[in-house]
Amino acid sequence: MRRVHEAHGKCPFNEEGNMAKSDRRRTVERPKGIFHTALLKWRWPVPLRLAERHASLYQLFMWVYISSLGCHVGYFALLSLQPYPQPVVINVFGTLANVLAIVLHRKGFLNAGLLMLAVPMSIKAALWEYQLGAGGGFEYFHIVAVFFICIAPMSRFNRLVFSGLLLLFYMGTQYFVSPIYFVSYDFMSLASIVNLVISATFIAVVAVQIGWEAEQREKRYRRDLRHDQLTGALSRFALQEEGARMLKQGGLGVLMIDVDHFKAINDTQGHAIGDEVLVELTQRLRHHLRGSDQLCRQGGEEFVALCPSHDRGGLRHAAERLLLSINSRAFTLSNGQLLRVTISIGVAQGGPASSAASLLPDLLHRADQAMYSAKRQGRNRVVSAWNAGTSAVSSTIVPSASSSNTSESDMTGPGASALQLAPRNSTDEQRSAREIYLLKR
Ligand SMILES: Nc1nc2c(ncn2[C@@H]2O[C@H](COP(=O)(O)OP(=O)(O)OP(=O)(O)O)[C@@H](O)[C@H]2O)c(=O)[nH]1
Repeated sequence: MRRVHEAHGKCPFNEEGNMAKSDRRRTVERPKGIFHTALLKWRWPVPLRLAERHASLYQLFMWVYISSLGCHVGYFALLSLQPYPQPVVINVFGTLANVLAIVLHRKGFLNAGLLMLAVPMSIKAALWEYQLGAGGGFEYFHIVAVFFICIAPMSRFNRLVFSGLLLLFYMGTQYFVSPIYFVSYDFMSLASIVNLVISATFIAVVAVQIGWEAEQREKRYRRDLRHDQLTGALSRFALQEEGARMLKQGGLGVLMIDVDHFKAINDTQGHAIGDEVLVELTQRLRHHLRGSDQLCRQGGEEFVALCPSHDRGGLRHAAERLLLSINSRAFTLSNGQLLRVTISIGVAQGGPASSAASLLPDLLHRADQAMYSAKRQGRNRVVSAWNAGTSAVSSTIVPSASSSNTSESDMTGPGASALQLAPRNSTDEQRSAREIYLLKR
């Protein structure tokens, strides 16, 4: 917008704040001029962005490549039966260029690949006409296919000009026919049929391959969508899917887990260490969940454990077990320090429900309220909100840490919530990260 404004030296907006129609037209990204397009360094003929955007076009290119390879190979096989060496040599080069084009295409050099396909094809078609006096039908088919894909993103005018050039090329090759070698009509007919079969077989093979690749890609996308990249826990998207599925099957316990004073870890240790803590936290939580439970990362330092269960007592114990798994043993950081981390957990339970549309958000909301209640009460504890429609706290548990480590058990409890940092093997130098956190504020 600014560019238009500067270029025309006047404000493109009228008094009502609307842009004049002519200016609106100017702001639309227009394809560059024809000479710019034609002379575009190695990138000519510019289909890169188009192919990147559209996977289907990418596949279309691949089809053209493979069918043209079939065409090369087919002619090579047939012409080698003839006594003329030149067409055979041309085909060998054509085949090699085509293989190189496929390799380039698969490596992501789409334009270079296309160029490697189209240029030898055009040369071959022209020589075909010149030497054999036979219409290079297959070559033209591929040239035209590549050509039309390439000019698709251009303006209407440019498309017209380039189509005209292609027509001139074709007419030129027809006009300058002066056959050197003579191939019988029967032979060329047979050659065409064999070529068609070979090309069709190549296309069929590639179609299967492309289908398989698309399936794998789809699986990869889905896996990425369902998993958090940092921790490997299920994503927020998967949380909805899994929650709905579990609720249909029976009762569901929702444990909302939030790391206490996580910001202080980031602020004092850096984000990389914060990430490390999240990863180890996930591993510990997973280790202490049952096989049928699912751990999801809701966002930031907030996790949700979905536990299929009707048993409220059991859920409370599960939450307590998770709490202890985190606060009873310090985290060993990559910078050599030991870090005490605590979490707060809110628990809710409900279901089964045929439709999870309303119950799941309600369970998540109640668990969230309970978790915030745990935060308000001093953190490092479990709070449950069993009754629907209320965020009333029905029970609070503050577990004690493992008695085997006295320095660690000192840290737990309501008075010593949040984090504690300690240099390795030094209990004297222990320092509460919460203190650091409070100082920083
Ligand atoms: N390292 C790291 N930090 C994150 C990530 N996602 C969110 N955070 C940080 O997590 C911190 C969350 O801070 P707060 O929401 O204030 O929560 P808190 O410090 O844990 O405080 P309480 O929850 O009240 O105990 C913010 O500083 C975020 O920048 C992440 O993927 N990696």
